[in-house]
Parts: sequence; structure tokens; C-alpha cells
Amino acid sequence: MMNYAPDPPDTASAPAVQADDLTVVRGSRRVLRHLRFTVPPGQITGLLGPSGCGKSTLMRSVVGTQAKVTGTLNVLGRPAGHPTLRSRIGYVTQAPSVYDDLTVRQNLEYFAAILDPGRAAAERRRELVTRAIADVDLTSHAEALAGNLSGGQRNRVSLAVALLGTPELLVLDEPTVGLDPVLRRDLWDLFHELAATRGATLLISSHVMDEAERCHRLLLMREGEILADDTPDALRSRTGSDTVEAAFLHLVDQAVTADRAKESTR
Ligand SMILES: Nc1ncnc2c1ncn2[C@@H]1O[C@H](COP(=O)(O)OP(=O)(O)OP(=O)(O)O)[C@@H](O)[C@H]1O
Repeated sequence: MMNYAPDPPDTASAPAVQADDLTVVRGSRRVLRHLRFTVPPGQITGLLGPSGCGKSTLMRSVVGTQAKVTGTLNVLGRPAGHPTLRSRIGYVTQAPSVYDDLTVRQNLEYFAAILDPGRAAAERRRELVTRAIADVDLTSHAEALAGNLSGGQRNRVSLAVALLGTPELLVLDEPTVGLDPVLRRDLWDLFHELAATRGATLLISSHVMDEAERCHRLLLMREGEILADDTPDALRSRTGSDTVEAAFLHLVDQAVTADRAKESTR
């Protein structure tokens, strides 16, 4: 059972996400263990760590779709999963959720009609759909069937769907997987623009360490635990490393040594 803390004040400076003692069990395994971290508002926080360390589970917990979550997890001033959060959060999973037999524009129009129904909103929907398609650089493919797009393009349609409602918090699970370097750079430019001009908070997972350098803050994970919650600069300087990747490896080595020391005293 989630241990709901009293609602924190809903102010601009309050963390967008605040976790304390966050623990998640999947099957018979505890895949997240006593996590404590915050995600500041209006910034890009990167969630990095090796495959299987728990990034998707953490994201699912934040958006409220994960079962067996205990501890405290507040999102935009409400307990994670609170019904009022649905329209305030955009979530893109690793599996693109688009209809292959609809065009890019029709996919967007369909989801826009769910978010903002009624004839009176038709003009507003048209503008939002056009903006979202342009945001993800798919204007030239707007009339193409989603089923005929590449994997990376389909991922971008999913991202466009998430942008439709102008969400305050965007949770993106490995959004740049399978994209070429130019598209990856363009998407990161878009993420920065969303934070800077629309005030959005972005929580973005990746296992590509060079993407860490593009984030304002980082949560580094290993085996269901947070190794570090810091800025890229602070991480590099406190580990004496040139890159975030080297800093991460330094912290992993430290954690492994600490684990071994604990085991040898048992
Ligand atoms: N139903 C389940 N039962 C038991 N363990 C599970 C279940 N689902 C996931 N896991 C385990 O939970 C751990 C965390 O999985 P998660 O998908 O959150 O990792 P991840 O860091 O997002 O990995 P990736 O980068 O490969 O997507 C993994 O070790 C995985 O094997």
C-alpha cells in the first residue's frame, strides 16, 4: 500500500517529483529499494543506468501505472497515480502506441479529440495537432500511414501524442533509442526548448551515457538503487572524472567494494 504523505504545497519551486523510501516489488523481487530523490521543476532530469536496473519501473511508478509501490511518491504536489495528474503528465513508453492504419495526423487528431472533445474545440485541436507534429519534425510525413513509418518515426508520433496536452511533466522512457545522431540531437534540442519555453519538467531515461551530459540533473541507478542524484558537473568533479560515464563507473566500483565489505563482515 502506498504511504501517502500530506500534499506538499503546489508551488513553482516545489519538486516536480519527490520520493522517499520508495520500494517496488515485481514478481518475487524487490526491483526498487528505498529510493530517495527529487526531480526539480522546469528542468531535464536524466535517469541513467544499465539495462534492468529499474528505470522503467521507476517511471511507471511516477506516472501511477506500477503495482506494489510502497513509501512516499509525490508528483506535481499530489500522490503518484492521483486522478487529477492524468492530464498533467505525458508518458511515452518504449513501445510506440500508435494506430498503424491511421496517418500521423489522424493519430494525433484521434488523441486530441479524447483530450479536448467537442465541436467548439475543433480549431484549438487543429492548432495543437499541427504544433505537436512540427515539434517532433514530422510535418513532411503528416499524411503518411503510421504503419509505413520507421521505428524512430513511430516513436516520434508517440512523443507528439504526449505533447498534445501541453503536459507539465513529461516522462520519456528511452526516447532516442534507434535514432540517428542528427535526430537525437534535434530531439534533445526539443527537450531543452520544452523546459525553457514551456516550463515543462522532463524525466528522461537512457542507457547511453553521452546523453547524460545534456541533462540538467542526473539520477544514476544500479540494481534498484540510486547511486547519485546530482548535476553532471558536480558528479564529474566529486569523482575526479572527465565524463559522466567515467563518474558512473567510479561510483559503481565504490558500490561494489562497499557491497563486498558488507558481505565479508556477515
Ligand atoms: N514481472 C516481473 N517479475 C519479476 N521481475 C521483473 C518483472 N518485471 C520486471 N522485472 C525485473 O525488474 C527489473 C527492473 O526492470 P526495468 O524494466 O524497470 O529495468 P530497466 O532499467 O528499465 O531496463 P531496460 O533499460 O532494459 O529497459 C529487471 O531486473 C527485470 O528483470
